[in-house]
Amino acid sequence: MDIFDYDNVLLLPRRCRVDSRAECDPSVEFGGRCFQLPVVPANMRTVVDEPVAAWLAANGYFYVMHRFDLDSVVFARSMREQGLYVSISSGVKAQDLAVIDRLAAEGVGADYITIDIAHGHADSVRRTIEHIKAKLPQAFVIAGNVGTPEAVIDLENWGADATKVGIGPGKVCITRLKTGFGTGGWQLSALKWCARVATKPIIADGGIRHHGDIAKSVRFGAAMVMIGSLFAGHEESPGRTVEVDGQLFKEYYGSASDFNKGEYKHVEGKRILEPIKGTLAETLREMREDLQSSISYAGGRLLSDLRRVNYVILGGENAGEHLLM
Ligand SMILES: NC(=O)C1=CN([C@@H]2O[C@H](COP(=O)(O)OP(=O)(O)OC[C@H]3O[C@@H](n4cnc5c(N)ncnc54)[C@H](OP(=O)(O)O)[C@@H]3O)[C@@H](O)[C@H]2O)C=CC1
Ligand SMILES: Nc1nc2c(ncn2[C@@H]2O[C@H](COP(=O)(O)O)[C@@H](O)[C@H]2O)c(=O)[nH]1
Repeated sequence: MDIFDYDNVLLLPRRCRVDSRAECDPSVEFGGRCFQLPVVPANMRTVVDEPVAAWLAANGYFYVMHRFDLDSVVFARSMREQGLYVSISSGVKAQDLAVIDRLAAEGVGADYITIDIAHGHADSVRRTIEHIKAKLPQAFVIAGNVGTPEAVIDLENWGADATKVGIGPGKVCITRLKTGFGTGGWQLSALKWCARVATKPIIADGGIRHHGDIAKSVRFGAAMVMIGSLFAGHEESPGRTVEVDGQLFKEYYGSASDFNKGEYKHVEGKRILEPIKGTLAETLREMREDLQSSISYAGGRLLSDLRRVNYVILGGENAGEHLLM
């Protein structure tokens, strides 16, 4: 198996089929809805809050609300009152299953539920999927996080409608240092490995450092790409603003950091400062333009055309050209 990551793969251009990049369409269907881009801000407390979620939903983007110190039922009801779809996160504990029960009993429901735990290849996730499917059968269930084909196969067989791949590639992740496990450093080839067996959509989660990494994720099998650090640090981002030597930053911390947990227990995340970088709308516009360019370099018009391109691995033992034949 080739081992590579975002920073040592490049996609190879194919003959252009458009006269303008405006003809390239980066939209994607996911879970029965069409979204403007195949990207979703990470369900982390310093990346998304209620106003950001509502703005994304109202403007045709996918969002996943986080699940920390939040009443997901109140959140879901408020989105419904605004005529917006509901996309929440769930853990696997008794209190998380009780939230599902309340969503069902109070008739609020949910359109997307992301089961989001550190080691998602677990019986607790199977039980949670089964619980959601029994109580809210219409909900589109995303389960993770995982990093192997065996896990993707199990989650799909347990009823997940999509799986989320990425253990430890995140910018504020310290899982590989603390545990010795994960896909950090080879996330893109882990995605490729998982996508080979997947029969349902995959969300590639973590490790995106440049807009071109979105196209690379799609090339290697992602239907959707979850991004934390590139979405943290915007004017609307919920992280606290911090001034250092006259420059403004926003804090970005891991969901498994002591900053998020409120205690130093099973810590697998850290806190960093992201320079403040304008509005979310500006970044999403630039992502759209860059993805339109990516599609044009792929010789295509649609996002799915990215899947057809060849690629090269730069440097190292796996270096070489990889042709689709
Ligand atoms: N993508 C990634 O690489 C990672 C992401 N995270 C994020 O951090 C947040 C908190 O995650 P998490 O602590 O799982 O969520 P929770 O605190 O909700 O814990 C979920 C449940 O899974 C158990 N659990 C957690 N890790 C393991 C493990 N390695 N083996 C067996 N059981 C486990 C916990 O029990 P107990 O605590 O008693 O073990 C708990 O019962 C989530 O948003 C998650 O996505 C965290 C780490 C890695
Ligand atoms: N190992 C950990 N991973 C975490 C933690 N909090 C979030 N995450 C994951 O990171 C991505 C975002 O990655 P980025 O490279 O785009 O910044 C996020 O979606 C989670 O999967 C954590 O505390 N530890």
